[in-house]
Amino acid sequence: MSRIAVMGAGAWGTALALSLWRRGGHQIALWAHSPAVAATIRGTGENKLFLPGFAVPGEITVSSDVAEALAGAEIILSAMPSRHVRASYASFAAHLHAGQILVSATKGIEDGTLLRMSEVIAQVLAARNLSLPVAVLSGPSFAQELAAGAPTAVTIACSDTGVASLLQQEFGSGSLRLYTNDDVVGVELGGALKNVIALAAGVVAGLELGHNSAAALITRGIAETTRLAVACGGRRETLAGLSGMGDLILTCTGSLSRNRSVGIQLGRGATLADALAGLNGKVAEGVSTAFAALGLAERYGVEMPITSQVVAILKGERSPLAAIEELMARPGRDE
Ligand SMILES: NC(=O)c1ccc[n+]([C@@H]2O[C@H](COP(=O)([O-])OP(=O)(O)OC[C@H]3O[C@@H](n4cnc5c(N)ncnc54)[C@H](O)[C@@H]3O)[C@@H](O)[C@H]2O)c1
Ligand SMILES: O=P(O)(O)OC[C@H](O)CO
Repeated sequence: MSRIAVMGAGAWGTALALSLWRRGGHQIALWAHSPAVAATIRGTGENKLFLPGFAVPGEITVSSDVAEALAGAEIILSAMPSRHVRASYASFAAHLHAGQILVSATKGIEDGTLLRMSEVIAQVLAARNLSLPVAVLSGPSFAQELAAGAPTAVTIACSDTGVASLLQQEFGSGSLRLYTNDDVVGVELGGALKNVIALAAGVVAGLELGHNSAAALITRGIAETTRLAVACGGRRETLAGLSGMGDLILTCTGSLSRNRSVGIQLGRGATLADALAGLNGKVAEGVSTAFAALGLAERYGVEMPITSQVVAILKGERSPLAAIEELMARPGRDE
């Protein structure tokens, strides 16, 4: 029996907590940043704001108190939006100790520093003389479908292969299958960068450009995200896996994707502010990741035409249609 603290009670943290609880054999604590969200889950047995329609059983202890959530935890699985990871781990650090395993399920790249989430976490811990293994969980996984128990497969990445194998066993169940990988860079960047391409796929859908355009975007999207991930030290084959092509296909085609839905609104002519307002507080990581990805692309001298056009649209510098026209007018090249 392991005690697992799931830190972050948005849609994804809540779905992961439910999946681990259903698996059995663990004590699960769920931490919400917001006391109001924690109180609602405890009071109604449901995360009405972020994952409505799924009962959260009383056996999952829910709290907004960090010390309470982390008490006795052997595995700490975090799932908050990327912009909150640094501050969240700064508040967790005093309650962490050697022997624990950290797992990041956040998909994003930090603004400004251009660090991956596992790097942000390691940096926060290092400032406090702490060094714990940090694994990454990523792959094609809509929270609502995992919460419903639909068969889902993801990657669990850690440079320590023993830790990845342990997590594969501790998290795996009849509805959640995990594949291990030691390429943390590739897995983490695959999960973050697909959100940018999903915004572009939404734009194509919002403009009603059809299936040819969508397929072209997914295929050329994996080409440019792979170029960047490889330049950053990831492996090409990782980007062909669940946390690369797998998540790209899901997010570019799935109607549950928040990133794709923001892109659809932009394609239909909405402003970014209006498109984001439609999410009612839910996160579309691709918006900030697009800028960070372009920063990394400039650092490593990697060409990312789709990401560049997404940034131009997000800045309001180019209309969605003009962005697609620019992509089509690029000089011919080999595949
Ligand atoms: N929802 C999914 O289907 C899914 C699946 C896989 C990965 N993810 C990833 O998980 C991460 C979390 O996404 P989500 O869907 O659970 O979020 P969400 O859209 O449900 O929103 C969470 C909300 O809680 C707030 N919040 C959460 N933690 C906070 C903190 N520590 N400090 C301040 N505010 C906080 C956020 O501002 C936001 O309003 C993202 O990186 C996302 O890409 C999501
Ligand atoms: O709803 P999205 O666009 O944030 O995507 C959710 C997950 O990352 C899909 O794997």
